[in-house]
Amino acid sequence: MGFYPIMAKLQGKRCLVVGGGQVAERKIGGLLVAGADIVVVSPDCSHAVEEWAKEGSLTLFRRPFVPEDVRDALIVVAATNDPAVNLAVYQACGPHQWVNVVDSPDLCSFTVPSVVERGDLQIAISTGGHNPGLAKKLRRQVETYFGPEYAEYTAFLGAIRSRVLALSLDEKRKRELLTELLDDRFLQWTKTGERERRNLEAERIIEKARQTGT
Ligand SMILES: C[C@@]1(CC(=O)O)C2=NC(=C\c3[nH]c(c(CCC(=O)O)c3CC(=O)O)Cc3[nH]c(c(CC(=O)O)c3CCC(=O)O)/C=C3\N/C(=C\2)[C@@H](CCC(=O)O)[C@]3(C)CC(=O)O)/[C@H]1CCC(=O)O
Ligand SMILES: NC(=O)c1ccc[n+]([C@@H]2O[C@H](COP(=O)([O-])OP(=O)(O)OC[C@H]3O[C@@H](n4cnc5c(N)ncnc54)[C@H](O)[C@@H]3O)[C@@H](O)[C@H]2O)c1
Repeated sequence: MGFYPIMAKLQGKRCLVVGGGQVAERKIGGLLVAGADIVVVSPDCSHAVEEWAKEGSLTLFRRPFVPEDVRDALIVVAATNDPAVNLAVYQACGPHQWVNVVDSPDLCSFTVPSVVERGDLQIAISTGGHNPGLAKKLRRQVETYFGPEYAEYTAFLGAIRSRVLALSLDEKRKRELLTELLDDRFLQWTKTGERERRNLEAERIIEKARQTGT
């Protein structure tokens, strides 16, 4: 059976991570990007987890897991190095909680993909659990193709798209404009730092369409 890929809004949503080692740290990293309300339960934890707790980015309980910990959590990640504890975390969850058990793909109601992050542009890669190492390798390859400029480029295209959608033009013409604005020269100008040139050209295209009404 395949997976259904979604981009979940987790801002302010309670997410419990059991365990504070290297794997937990990686899962927490993604939850932090999403602005989740993170609670970590673990007797020991990595330096990064410790720092996040200190700066108030998450709540850390330095003790072993107890089943009551899952209460109120929308998402639960079982990331300890003890399979029996991970199983106990899974068993404590109700049917409406989303559970990730890092050593048991069969118990996961969701898995975590490898993610290329370029600002609001996220490219997620899953192998359906077949080989996470492949997901990581592909992420690195994709990262070389989609460089850091894609963060600004995505933000630019977002702002431009809002402008186009607000124009009093028919839908077909708006689609044509959006396609025109996806031309590679706007990406190139972002890459080379020629922002003014890029913005002026986008303005010219939008203004022309606005004035002619077509
Ligand atoms: C993508 C990534 C996201 C993340 O974790 O953030 C992720 N694993 C990553 C790396 C990685 N994981 C492992 C290795 C060592 C090499 C190897 O074993 O292959 C490496 C490579 C490394 O660390 O270098 C070991 C491993 N992983 C799982 C098991 C259990 C099993 O398969 O039975 C075991 C054996 C554990 C053991 O030994 O007991 C299970 C899962 N790992 C997943 C995700 C989900 C499926 C994703 C997919 O569909 O591909 C799934 C099902 C559940 C989940 O964790 O959500 C992240 C790369 C991030 C990046 O860098 O881009
Ligand atoms: N899914 C993945 O991506 C992936 C990748 C590599 C390994 N793994 C699996 O993940 C497991 C964890 O790997 P790691 O490198 O993070 O291990 P680790 O040894 O760095 O960390 C284990 C953590 O579990 C915590 N822990 C132990 N008992 C606990 C308890 N009763 N309650 C709460 N916390 C408890 C420890 O305090 C520690 O912080 C591995 O054993 C392996 O099976 C999964």
